[in-house]
Amino acid sequence: MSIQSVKAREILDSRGNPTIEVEVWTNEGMFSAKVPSGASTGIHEAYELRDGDKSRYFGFGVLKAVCNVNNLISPILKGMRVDNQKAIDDKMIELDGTKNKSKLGANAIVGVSMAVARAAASIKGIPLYRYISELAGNSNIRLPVPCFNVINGGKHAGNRLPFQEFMLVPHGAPNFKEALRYGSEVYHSLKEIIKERYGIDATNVGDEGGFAPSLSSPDEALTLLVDAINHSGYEGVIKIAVDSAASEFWNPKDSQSYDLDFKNTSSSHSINSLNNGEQLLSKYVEILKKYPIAFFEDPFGEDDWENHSKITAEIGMKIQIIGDDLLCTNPERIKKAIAEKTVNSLLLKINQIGTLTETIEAAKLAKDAGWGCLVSHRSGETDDHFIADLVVGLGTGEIKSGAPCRFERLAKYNRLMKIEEELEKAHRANGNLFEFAGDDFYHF
Ligand SMILES: O=C(O)[C@@H](CO)OP(=O)(O)O
Ligand SMILES: [Mg+2]
Repeated sequence: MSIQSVKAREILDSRGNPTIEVEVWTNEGMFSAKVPSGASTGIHEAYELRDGDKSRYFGFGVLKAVCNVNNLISPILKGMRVDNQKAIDDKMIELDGTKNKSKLGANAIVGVSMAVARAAASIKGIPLYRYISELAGNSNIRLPVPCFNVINGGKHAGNRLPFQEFMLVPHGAPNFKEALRYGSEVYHSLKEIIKERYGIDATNVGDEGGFAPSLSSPDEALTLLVDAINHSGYEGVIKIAVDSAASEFWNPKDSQSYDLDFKNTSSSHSINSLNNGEQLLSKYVEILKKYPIAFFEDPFGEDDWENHSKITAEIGMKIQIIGDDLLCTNPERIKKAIAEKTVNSLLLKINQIGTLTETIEAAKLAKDAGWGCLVSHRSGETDDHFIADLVVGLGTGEIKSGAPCRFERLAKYNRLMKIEEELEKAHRANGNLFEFAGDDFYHF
């Protein structure tokens, strides 16, 4: 089970942008992984290395990162055992030598880290989720509640909606398979309602497969979701979640303002769209009063610790306040947020920190603090479904992977259905326990 060589190549992701595929070669076969890529990336994320050579892919190629895998990482990992995840991840971190993995590229490192885990699981003859649960020392194997992003705004869509994601959270489903069915049914009801109210061309979709109708206010989007949930008969069974991705419309220099009309650059830009932190906080409190909200993600900018703490103190006992750009899956930032009670939940993205070992460390910190932990895809994705196994192995109980459509999103949901089937079979055969997180996905 030792590594013979590691190879990478440039492939395209769901947005048609270059990304990396990594192959780990051993004497027992080849194991691969594909790397996702964000659009609304946090400034504190590990560094995604791009070429800057304008003659190829507008300068966004990843050939430098590919070369780093082939010429720098491969030789130092040669001969190491694939089941020594921590040693391999540490070795790459050491070789990189920077704080944000900018020398080798976090995209190069994370691809290797994921492919190595896949190799180890396969050679041991166990599913990847089981191997990850062993690495994390987690005995609570759980199927997650899926959070389906069915209305896209922010940086992911060409409408004026300031908030980036509006999600359906079918917490009241009895199992994962049913949760997926509920989500898909509401998705189709939503399409009909949007068509009826805004016309057929409003049913085009954004980067994560959610509809991107020409709305400008979060209230319009939330009303559509409530109507679609009720129309499908899932009132009380499906909640709604919002990822504001507020760093995208935060201007820390300009008197800490949040511009809810930030995508409108024309003269019709609304002067009423500017909010200070306090005003935006009252908007969230109003939304929580009016709609069945499960969580707010990134309600404020990535370095606005103060307003995050305020919203957590005010409504964090009722719902999850999730830090994505704020925390960047970075153990140092997570520790600070735990100490200062800045948020009460973590968004977990493996490419945001760059290795599986550090991702597991981040998830453990969240768990020990009694936080929620939502495992997440990126807006630029591939058909790799690594995160499906990750969420089951860590047992965090919640995942977001976009809308229940478009294959790069469904790859994860379909893989979760397979895992559920496999676990049910094992349960019938030998009583092995597992559960669907369901209503317990996060309780305060
Ligand atoms: O903000 C987010 O949570 C993600 C994924 O939905 O978006 P991106 O990958 O563009 O950062
Ligand atoms: Mg986010």
